Amino acid sequence: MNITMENLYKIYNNKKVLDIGNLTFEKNKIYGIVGPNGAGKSTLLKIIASLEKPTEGIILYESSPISSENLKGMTYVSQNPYLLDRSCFNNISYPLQIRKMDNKTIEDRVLTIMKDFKIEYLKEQMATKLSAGEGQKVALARALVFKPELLLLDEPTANMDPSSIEMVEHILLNKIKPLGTTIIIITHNIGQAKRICDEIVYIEDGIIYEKEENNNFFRTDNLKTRKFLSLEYTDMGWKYGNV
Ligand SMILES: Nc1ncnc2c1ncn2[C@@H]1O[C@H](COP(=O)(O)OP(=O)(O)OP(=O)(O)O)[C@@H](O)[C@H]1O
Repeated sequence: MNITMENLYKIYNNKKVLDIGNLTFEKNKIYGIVGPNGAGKSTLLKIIASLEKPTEGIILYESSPISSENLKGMTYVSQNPYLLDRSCFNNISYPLQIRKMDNKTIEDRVLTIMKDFKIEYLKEQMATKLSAGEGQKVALARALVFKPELLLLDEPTANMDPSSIEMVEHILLNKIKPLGTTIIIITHNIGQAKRICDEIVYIEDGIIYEKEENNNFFRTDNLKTRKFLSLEYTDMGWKYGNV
């Protein structure tokens, strides 16, 4: 799903926390959103997810305003995902149940995605009794099981161990992106942005200072982005401070 935003801003308590002139996201790409705490990243994602309204401005999905059809094709996973007080199997099958798929298809798809995320052992466990990392995996599996056209992820691997992070990155790159999905991912893990994103957006004080193709992003001349990344230029070329 292609997304376009024009002259859009959001005010909270008399403060402009997001101010966008022009921003587009295209299908079949993974976008990273990076920037300091309080920069406006989650606000941007919530506006795209239609969970928050902009104070002013335009946001279009495939050139049209939000519709129930657009909403059906998108999914948003928050920093602290809300899971239903049911088994993990039930949580993950929920998006398929509300789309009225038949039981056999539901079971096949849920078991396949649980296998992808290596969480088959959680099938019967109550989703409200999980560790933080397990909860993120179940929430991601629930988001991916219906093959969304637009996938909005707010720090999806923040609580995961290194091999789980690698597994999730593999799933996004090799199983979800090839479906033509637009993936927008907020991350504080700059190495993750470098590994999986086609383009990276740098946001600070609600303003987008940079939206660049991955390699170019790490060769930026923008002083704010460079400071954030702790980029240094050495005789060997660019050195990534915290990548
Ligand atoms: N519902 C709200 N009411 C009032 N202010 C809000 C609300 N949500 C966010 N803000 C403010 O808007 C600004 C942007 O917040 P946002 O959550 O978008 O930042 P962020 O870049 O996602 O930060 P982090 O990296 O810490 O998650 C912050 O100053 C925050 O305090």
